Amino acid sequence: MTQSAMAKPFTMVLFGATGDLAKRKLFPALFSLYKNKFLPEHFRLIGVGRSTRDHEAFRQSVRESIDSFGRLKVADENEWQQFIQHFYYAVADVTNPEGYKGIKDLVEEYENKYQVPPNRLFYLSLAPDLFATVSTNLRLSGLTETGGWKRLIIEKPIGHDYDSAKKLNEQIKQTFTEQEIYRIDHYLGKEMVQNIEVMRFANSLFEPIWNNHYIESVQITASETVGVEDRASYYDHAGALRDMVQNHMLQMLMMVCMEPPSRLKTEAIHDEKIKVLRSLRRYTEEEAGKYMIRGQYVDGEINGKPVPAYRNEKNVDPGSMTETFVAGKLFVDNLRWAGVPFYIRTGKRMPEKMTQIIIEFKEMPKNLYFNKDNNLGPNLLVISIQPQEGVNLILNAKKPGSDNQVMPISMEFCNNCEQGSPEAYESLIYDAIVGDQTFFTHWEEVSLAWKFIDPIRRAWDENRHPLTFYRSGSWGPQEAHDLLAANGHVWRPAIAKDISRIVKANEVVTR
Ligand SMILES: NC(=O)C1=CN([C@@H]2O[C@H](COP(=O)(O)OP(=O)(O)OC[C@H]3O[C@@H](n4cnc5c(N)ncnc54)[C@H](OP(=O)(O)O)[C@@H]3O)[C@@H](O)[C@H]2O)C=CC1
Ligand SMILES: O=C1O[C@H](COP(=O)(O)O)[C@@H](O)[C@H](O)[C@H]1O
Repeated sequence: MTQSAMAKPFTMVLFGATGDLAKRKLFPALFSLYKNKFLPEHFRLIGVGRSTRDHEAFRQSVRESIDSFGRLKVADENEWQQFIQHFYYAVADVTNPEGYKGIKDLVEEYENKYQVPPNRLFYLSLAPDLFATVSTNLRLSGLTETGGWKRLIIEKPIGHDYDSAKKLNEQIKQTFTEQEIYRIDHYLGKEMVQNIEVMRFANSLFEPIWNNHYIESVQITASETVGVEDRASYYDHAGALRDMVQNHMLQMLMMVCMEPPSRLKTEAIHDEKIKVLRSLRRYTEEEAGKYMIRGQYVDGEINGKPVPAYRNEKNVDPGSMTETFVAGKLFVDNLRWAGVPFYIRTGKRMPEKMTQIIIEFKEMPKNLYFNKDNNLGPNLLVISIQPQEGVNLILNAKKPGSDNQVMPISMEFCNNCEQGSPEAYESLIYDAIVGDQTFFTHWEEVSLAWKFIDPIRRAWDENRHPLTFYRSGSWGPQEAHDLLAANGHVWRPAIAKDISRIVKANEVVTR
């Protein structure tokens, strides 16, 4: 995110402006962008919802959201007034074409008043089953007939399988072109996910060894301590496979595996990411049982507090077979990656909130040197996405004062220790305003991801492979450990506090 691509005047129509995402993420992100001077002098935001409120009440709700959730708080009343004067509200039911008239009036009033170009950004922070209706109604209302640019931001999930995603895409494409559709995967807005590309392609140290000659395995973990919270109506139908793997986990995999793009341009980067998904080995329903593990949390403790089993959570079917945990062993069958297992795992109610990618390098021939105490560990490159952001390189070094005894050391870079980094939504909203699609998901990524997911989903829906259970506060079911043990590997625990946790195999195995 750089101010060099300075934003031009625009109008954002935010559908779902009274909802949870707007409150927790979007308004705080817009305020941070404003404070850091990433927004142009002229812009208007028109919030849309069914709830009745006037402009003032809407502005007050924006203030409350920033006070509660903002990374940057309101410190100066004058600055606040300057910011909030750009915000307006329209009551509309998006399923009713009549409702768009009021929105159009507010958009045109602003464009005429300031004689600004009709650049229009439509953000659908709505339930996905409304996406097609809204994009059609935007066209019918004339809002998308503009002499400036028009762009559409949509949130995940994009469909619930390949067929539904394709149908939705075809409906949206009647109004917006691929270059105008910004599909958000908020993991792509995270600083350290974006940093993977820089780390790989700006360091001569890594690129020559970034392949199956030197890399033993890759692990990608996204663990959460929270349970299903109040989202059961969505989650109990989606499950972790659709909720996290189809999008965020595969996006991180693509960033690790892609070939260097021919240019640092959106299209070239998307091309390389798409090629990764084309090479991703697709499992049959039968093979899903060997390579993919699904789990569901039972009761346990998180941070010393008892928490209920998934099946006892509010609005969850007491006999639910929905997975809250997925682990998988994936393979990218191309020349660079053939034979390297990519282990992924994601789950709710795990001991730590943590997203991390660990590249494990092949070991030296062990018996030759420095292995007297059998404590020579592998070199690891640990990319910490969150909550700590940074990179650790784990090496072996001589224990001071010893006779060639080896100890692990960590070289560390912390990205967010000295100052906080921008929230994912700040980067992504800004990119959409300046028309940079690089960190948004291309349709082909969505479609190939579903083609990988669909057979696994079918196998699980038909209960062809067992649902395993894990205690809340644990690192998932035993089967997820067995998946790696079959190749002589172990899940490497979180870096951070104590480096010895990474290298002591006996501790690792128990996690
Ligand atoms: N919340 C989150 O953390 C995340 C959300 N998302 C995605 O973001 C999107 C929004 O989620 P979220 O904010 O949580 O949802 P909420 O249920 O909190 O909000 C839904 C919003 O949609 C509006 N709405 C619903 N139906 C209509 C209608 N017929 N006409 C006009 N407005 C309508 C509601 O307005 P009103 O109440 O006034 O009727 C409300 O503003 C979804 O696609 C979700 O999957 C993605 C990642 C994280
Ligand atoms: O998209 C989603 O992501 C969140 C986790 O996001 P993070 O940025 O907090 O790691 C997850 O809780 C949610 O179920 C899922 O829909």
